[in-house]
Amino acid sequence: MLCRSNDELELLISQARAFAGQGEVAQYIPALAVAHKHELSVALYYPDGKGFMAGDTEENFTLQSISKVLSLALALIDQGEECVFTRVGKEPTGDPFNSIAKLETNKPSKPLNPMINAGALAVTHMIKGNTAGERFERLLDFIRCLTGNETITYNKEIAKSEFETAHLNRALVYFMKEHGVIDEDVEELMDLYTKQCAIEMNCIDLARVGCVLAMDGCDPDTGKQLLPIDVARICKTFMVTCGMYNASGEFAINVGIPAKSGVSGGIMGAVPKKCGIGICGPSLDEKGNSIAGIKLLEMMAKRYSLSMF
Ligand SMILES: NC(=O)CC[C@H](N)C(=O)O
Repeated sequence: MLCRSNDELELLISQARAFAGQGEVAQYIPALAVAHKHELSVALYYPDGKGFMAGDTEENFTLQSISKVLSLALALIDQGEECVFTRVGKEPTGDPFNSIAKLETNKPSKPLNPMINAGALAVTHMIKGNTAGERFERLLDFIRCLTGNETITYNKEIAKSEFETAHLNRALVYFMKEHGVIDEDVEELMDLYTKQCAIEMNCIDLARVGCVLAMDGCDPDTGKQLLPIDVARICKTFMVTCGMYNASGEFAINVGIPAKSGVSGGIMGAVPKKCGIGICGPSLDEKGNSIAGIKLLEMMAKRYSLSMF
């Protein structure tokens, strides 16, 4: 049985919202620290183009790490699978998303997967364009196409706030530049990456992107193939193995949906052949995942039998 009622979702939201108090909003990007802890929104998008939603659905939030799935899709389209995986690996790390540890121990030195910060920076490096500005516009256009929303843009204040404080990400880029994974100007790549992370949308837009992935790259409204099937497959596989950072194993057991989270509290779910899910709840657990968002997904997975396993 699938959910076809806003009221049912509203009920689940009210139960999940209670868990928000147990977490904290992200502090390390100053502009994210002002988010409201108890906000929670959810949307479902079905392959027949219908959507359902509940909670604070009007609120926009930045994609943060969720953008890593979309930059990966574009880099795969731009460069092809073989080329992309010469610079980034396919294995989960078991470490926090911003860890530098395995960059040094992995030989040859390349980030272990595209869902950790180091891997995502290497992926963004591979997006094609003559200038950093052109590469960002291409990514934005691609995301507008996946959401079906021409007004999607990025939050300048949040991008600037991260750009000014991203010391650890800069360290990752310098390390990778030293080892030949990246060969562009560090500040240019940081500018592009922080803008990418600050791309904003609401939970309905996000659910629609999840639905495109769930439907193997097919647009739920027009039937048009927006992504090659293999690209959608690779993205969903990484969402299962590394999408919830170093909590991906537990999440696969408790929820069983390909999903990607971000430190803004967003989570995108892609339930194969069934629906896309967009969630935002800024209160995070210690691994950086939305605490109420995960509870909500656990409840939904049980109630609607969404686990793919
Ligand atoms: N986990 C995340 O959402 C991290 C994204 C954030 N912009 C960073 O690079 O630190």
